[in-house]
Amino acid sequence: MSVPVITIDGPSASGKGTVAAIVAQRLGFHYLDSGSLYRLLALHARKLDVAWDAELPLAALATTLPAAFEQGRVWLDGNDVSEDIRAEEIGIGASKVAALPAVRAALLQRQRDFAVLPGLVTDGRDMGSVVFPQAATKIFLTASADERAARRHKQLIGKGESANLPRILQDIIDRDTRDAARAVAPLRQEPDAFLLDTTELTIDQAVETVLRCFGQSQASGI
Ligand SMILES: Nc1ncnc2c1ncn2[C@@H]1O[C@H](COP(=O)(O)OP(=O)(O)OP(=O)(O)O)[C@@H](O)[C@H]1O
Ligand SMILES: Nc1ccn([C@H]2C[C@H](O)[C@@H](COP(=O)(O)O)O2)c(=O)n1
Repeated sequence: MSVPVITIDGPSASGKGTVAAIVAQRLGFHYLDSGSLYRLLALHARKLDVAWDAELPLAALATTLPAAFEQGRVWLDGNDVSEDIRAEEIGIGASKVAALPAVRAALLQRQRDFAVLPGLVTDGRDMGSVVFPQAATKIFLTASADERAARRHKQLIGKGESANLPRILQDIIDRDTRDAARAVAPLRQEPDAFLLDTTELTIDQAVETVLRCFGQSQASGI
């Protein structure tokens, strides 16, 4: 029996993770935040003093990455690193290691292994294009850069962290540029992905749209 997969790709801070997690919960599906794997690798490399552009050593680390997703937390080598991987600097490192072909190849099967019944909702940059090209429903979720920066700013302030809006906007633009310009699995909307611009939408509206798209694909037997 084939496993239904919903992919939600898009630029940073667009709300992919938030929407994907709620959709997964609503459907009772598994959830994979693929960006967390690249973040874990960047953090792991930092701890081991491996540079973020050292392709082969990074690929070797990726192959044996001691990561686990349990109890709603993210673990590296037995340590809860759920907050550590969210640091803006680690996001930049993740974007750098993710541009290396050998690293992406090393993480490919690990991501595919998350597709088990009753289904999977996953978010990232290449989930619909490379990791799950046969997905039942593909969404390209985006929002204007200004809106994304404002959301990230609000999120950081909400966590009690200091945040500088112009700097956040610049980081977002830089990261999107790097993710879209790379040679392997670049960030882009695939022809068969539904464009969901959430600039003017609430989280609930975005969730309902994804669920509607999935319902339609199931009804049409895709
Ligand atoms: N439609 C929306 N309206 C308002 N805020 C939103 C909306 N969608 C998401 N948010 C908020 O924007 C912030 C960023 O969302 P989220 O972390 O899900 O983005 P992301 O695309 O997964 O980011 P990244 O790629 O950097 O991991 C969160 O605080 C989330 O609650
Ligand atoms: N499928 C993916 C997921 C993530 N990345 C890279 C690019 C991002 O800048 C970085 C962090 O991802 P985030 O947690 O912000 O979604 O990881 C990728 O290349 N492919």
